[in-house]
Amino acid sequence: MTFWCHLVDRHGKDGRLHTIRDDWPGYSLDLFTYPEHYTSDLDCVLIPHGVIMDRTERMARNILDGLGNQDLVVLCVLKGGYQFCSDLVEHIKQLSKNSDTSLPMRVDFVRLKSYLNDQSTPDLHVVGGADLSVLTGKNVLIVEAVVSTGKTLQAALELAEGFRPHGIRVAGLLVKRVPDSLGYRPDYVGFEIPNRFVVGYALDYNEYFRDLSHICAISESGKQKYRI
Ligand SMILES: O=P(O)(O)OC[C@H]1O[C@H](OP(=O)(O)OP(=O)(O)O)[C@H](O)[C@@H]1O
Ligand code: HPA
Repeated sequence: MTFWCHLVDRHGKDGRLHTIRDDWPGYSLDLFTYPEHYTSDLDCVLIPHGVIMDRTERMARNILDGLGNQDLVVLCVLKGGYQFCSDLVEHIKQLSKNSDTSLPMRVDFVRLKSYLNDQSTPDLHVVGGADLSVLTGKNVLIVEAVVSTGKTLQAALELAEGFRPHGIRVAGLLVKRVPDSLGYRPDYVGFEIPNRFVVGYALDYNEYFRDLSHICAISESGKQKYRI
């Protein structure tokens, strides 16, 4: 089996990093629209929705270029990955429709949960039954919204490997620069971001903020308000 997700590989399959620096203050919230119920829960917009969409389209292009016309099973890591996966799959579909290659693609899901408040916990659950026999012998693209410590990605990789796929690649929209990283770097990375807790575009803080379109940095008062 080919194992494409390298430990401590600084560059993914799509080359250069797309780094948001630690001193980037983000965009003022006033520049964009966002749900009024989150006023004062957010510090700034780190990545506006339109930029996420444009970057996702380019990631789809890079993924397609690396595939040839092999069948693909997309494995979405829920819940945080649902929006990115949906947009990525849509872009892959559109791009393959507009090219000569016809790509048979299936989509499956696994739910992995470990966060409480803004902290990773050792309690990593696979929620629900995960019969992923569809992965056997196939090329698999694991789609994850954010890689922070990398524990969730490691668990997803182990789970997928158990079904003996032909090969695995990983697309991660965000990779966070954290001191406690296991060192996993997806083959396809959207943005490398500072070590701040981000919400929106399906990323949550205790299930809040999934209904926010932009990727934003949560404020301290937002953390306090929704803390469990
Ligand atoms: O790299 P890690 O430190 O493991 O963190 C990344 C994971 O954390 C979040 O999941 P969470 O446990 O919050 O579950 P959710 O996706 O259902 O919100 C996020 O959606 C990633 O899957
Ligand atoms: O910044 C984050 N936001 C949401 N979920 C996460 N899981 C790890 N880091 C994050």
